[in-house]
Amino acid sequence: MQTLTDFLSSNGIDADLQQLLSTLAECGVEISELVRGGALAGVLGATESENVQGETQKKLDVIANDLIKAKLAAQPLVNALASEEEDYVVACHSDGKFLVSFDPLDGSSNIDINSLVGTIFSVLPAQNGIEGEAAFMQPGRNQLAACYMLYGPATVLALSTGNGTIMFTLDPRDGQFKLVDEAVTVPADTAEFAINTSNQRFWQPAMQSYIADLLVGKEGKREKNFNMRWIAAMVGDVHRVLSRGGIFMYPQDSKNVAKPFKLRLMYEANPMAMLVEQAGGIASTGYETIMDIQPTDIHQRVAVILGSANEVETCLEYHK
Ligand SMILES: O=P(O)(O)OC[C@H]1O[C@](O)(COP(=O)(O)O)[C@@H](O)[C@@H]1O
Ligand SMILES: [Mg+2]
Ligand SMILES: [Mg+2]
Repeated sequence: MQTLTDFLSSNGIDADLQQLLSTLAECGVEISELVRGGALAGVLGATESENVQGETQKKLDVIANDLIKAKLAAQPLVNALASEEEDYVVACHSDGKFLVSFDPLDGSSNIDINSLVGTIFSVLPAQNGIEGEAAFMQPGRNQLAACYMLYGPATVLALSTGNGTIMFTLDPRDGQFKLVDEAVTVPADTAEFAINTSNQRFWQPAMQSYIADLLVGKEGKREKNFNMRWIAAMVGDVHRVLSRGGIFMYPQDSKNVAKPFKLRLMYEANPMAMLVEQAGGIASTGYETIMDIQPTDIHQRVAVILGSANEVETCLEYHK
């Protein structure tokens, strides 16, 4: 079976990007081991601190962040990094050619219940003469690579370098990621949706009507029944969408007027949008294609509607 390293070297990917992606994969292997250890590895529970977004940091959020930060800082190709758990951009090597944004641990509320969590990476090109946060202010369209590792019953790595979406599984026998799908395809149609319905009363009218029509099923204008899933880890929900199709939504809500959106553009929405688009799906906010958004802040949040092309298009109709 082809390893990640073999795949990267035989598919015309820039040699430096290959090296960076191998470093990201190494991070995934190490975090995967910590996740597997659970309480025995001392990684469960919360810390005393909050991140810049006012969220209590779990121990594993901090451990995963420190591990990735150390590995990336030691990689001369990395110019700077931005993380969910870092208030500011961290400068690394001024002549490095890559900017890396990451969510060290996605699905933090799942850690202590032994449910799905993952790590998400987005790689942008460094910009000559532009430093700090300003360098990261590029639309997702500029991403050189997007990748996540999902720590589930198997550890899985999904990757796109702009030429389709590819899936690997970690082989526990030799610690290598092995190719399992070289052309991930999201079916255009689906009968499965994912949204946190506890926020229903806070959604905007467009999302209210769209979900109401899904719930009426066969008896309503959609004339078919829909199933629902919610993993509470975007990485798990997107993995399901890449595996069998579906529509995943985290729309705008008015629960907390100071925070109308939940998911972060730079290290959640953009990389997932690239992986989904490269597999034939669509990723939008409802009003704008995610990867076309011009960022203004590394921790900026956006609405996310992604997945099976025809179903996302149907949902977007409600937003017109
Ligand atoms: O708490 P909710 O509303 O179920 O939200 C779940 C969403 O929040 C997130 O967990 C946010 O990510 P973090 O765990 O990295 O903060 C997403 O992965 C997930 O889709
Ligand atoms: Mg996250
Ligand atoms: Mg996180």
